[in-house]
Amino acid sequence: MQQHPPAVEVAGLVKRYGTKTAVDGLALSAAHGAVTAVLGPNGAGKSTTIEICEGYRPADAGTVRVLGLDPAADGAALRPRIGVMLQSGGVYPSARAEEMLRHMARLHAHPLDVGELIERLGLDSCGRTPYRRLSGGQQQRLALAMAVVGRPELVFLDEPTAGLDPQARRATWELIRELRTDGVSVLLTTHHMDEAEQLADEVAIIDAGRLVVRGTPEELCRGGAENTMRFSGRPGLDLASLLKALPPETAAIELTPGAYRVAGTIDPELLATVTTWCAQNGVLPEQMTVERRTLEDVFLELTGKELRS
Ligand SMILES: Nc1ncnc2c1ncn2[C@@H]1O[C@H](COP(=O)(O)OP(=O)(O)OP(=O)(O)O)[C@@H](O)[C@H]1O
Repeated sequence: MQQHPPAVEVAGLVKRYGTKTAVDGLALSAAHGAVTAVLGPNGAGKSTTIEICEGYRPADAGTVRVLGLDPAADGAALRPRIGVMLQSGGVYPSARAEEMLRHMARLHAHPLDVGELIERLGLDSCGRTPYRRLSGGQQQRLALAMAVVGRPELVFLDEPTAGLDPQARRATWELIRELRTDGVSVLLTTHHMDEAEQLADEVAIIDAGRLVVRGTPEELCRGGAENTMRFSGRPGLDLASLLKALPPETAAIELTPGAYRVAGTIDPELLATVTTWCAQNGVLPEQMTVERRTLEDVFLELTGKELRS
């Protein structure tokens, strides 16, 4: 199989606004043909990084390669190959939604079907509406449509579902998945953990302008930390005896009378040990659940901060 170079590769990226260092030596890469999600709290430097990759902002230091090109120097060569989701700026307020999209489609050799895209993103009712009269969610969906209509090789999506209702959010997810199936590389930013878990092949968590950790959602949720298992049974079980049967790093507590939590590496073997112990002690464990660590937990552990949900 042919190995493609990364769609985006950033190393040692620095961007300052006056005395504020927004991006502080960031390393980031987005694999070819994959969806990469950049997660981080407000002010982490996500938009700044994306805008530098798009060629809209100069960097103060570091190297940036987008489809092998330098966005600061090779903008003209790069622009037809990438899709960018613009937030309000860059559009004509009085132009009609469909007109804008058709215009954008004409600029590309092999655009997507405009009518179909409009329908998919639920924009059919507002195709003749001037941009400035669209609702926030409609503007957002139009911006997404504008980014993808030219069938770019790489799409940058800065918070593509911010402010969308659940239906529009799902339609957007669906579209992003299809882009990936078509071999398009996608670099998106999000505050939404579920969005990253649903869509991303790889997640890069950034905070204060630096990379905190990267990996597949699966790797990050599994890595190092503990899972939790809960069950309920009769109150006052002898947990000391349960713990004797379990691996040394495991913890077990009775949260409220009859509600138990076991924390540690919850694997099938541990589950079997707990149920065997229950059987030996005449306990029928009810509502037994195993909870996986979420990206939210990973983020909190690594940065001590909560992401805005
Ligand atoms: N044009 C600017 N002038 C001055 N400071 C800026 C400018 N743009 C961004 N900043 C600051 O740089 C830091 C990073 O901002 P950036 O918008 O890149 O973060 P972000 O991760 O995208 O945040 P959010 O999730 O809130 O959009 C923030 O502290 C922000 O206030």
